[in-house]
Amino acid sequence: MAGPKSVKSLHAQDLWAGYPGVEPLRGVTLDVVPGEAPIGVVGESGVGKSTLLRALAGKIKPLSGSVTWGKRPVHRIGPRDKREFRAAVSHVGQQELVNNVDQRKTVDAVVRAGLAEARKAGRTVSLTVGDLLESLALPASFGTRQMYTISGGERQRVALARAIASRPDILLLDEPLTALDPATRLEVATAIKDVLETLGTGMLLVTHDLELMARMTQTVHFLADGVFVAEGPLDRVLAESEHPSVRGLAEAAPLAVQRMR
Ligand SMILES: Nc1ncnc2c1ncn2[C@@H]1O[C@H](COP(=O)(O)OP(=O)(O)OP(=O)(O)O)[C@@H](O)[C@H]1O
Repeated sequence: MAGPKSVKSLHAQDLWAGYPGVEPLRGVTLDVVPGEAPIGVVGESGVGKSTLLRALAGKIKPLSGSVTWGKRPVHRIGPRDKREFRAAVSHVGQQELVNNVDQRKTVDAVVRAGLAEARKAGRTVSLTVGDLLESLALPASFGTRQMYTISGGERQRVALARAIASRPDILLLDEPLTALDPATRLEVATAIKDVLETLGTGMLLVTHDLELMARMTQTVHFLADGVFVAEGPLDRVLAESEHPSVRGLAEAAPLAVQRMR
């Protein structure tokens, strides 16, 4: 693991971002810091959570405000340093491995590619493909399967294995475990949390699964109307915020989450 001095944080400052004719983010400020407790972003569907992760990962450019990695604006990182950035800041989107990966490849080849990219970026990589798969509750023998033969939940775990392969400083996770049954989801969530704690990786999680959010994060930011309207531990936000979007979510929250309040 890199020493704390060389590890850079991600910082969004008064970030406005979106697409032609749609501006879901209208002034978001947020830090994702390696080594700090995992954080989450919660909010109604379509409010801009995935857009925030895309902007943090440098995949879309701010309309105004900034996203910086260390001191550098992320959208201005040139091709030479892009590799380093991609290995340090891993983004697992909702459609990961469906759109961007040849489905005839084996699981082993996909995860190995993650390890190779990390090495090229100059990162120290000590994990094997087998270690990574096992840490996500997949048997090492799973490596020989071709991508098109595996289930949605298995695919999500392979995406995570590839993302963790580079021992990233920061992991941006967008609905990473939706396709898993509740027991496996819990097992994999615990495994990810353990791995990230060991590596000192900072995590930003987006999920509608509030039980998972409560288990994985210490602080959540509630996004509504383009800005964060409440911040704190999920149980406290749900219990105390008077914002109508938070109240709506709190009332619809599953019993298990309501009991945490
Ligand atoms: N590629 C795109 N082009 C144009 N508009 C988009 C694009 N992606 C998302 N949007 C729009 O931007 C807004 C925010 O979308 P985003 O996916 O960030 O929301 P979200 O909070 O992650 O939603 P969900 O919880 O449903 O996944 C929505 O109105 C969406 O329709």
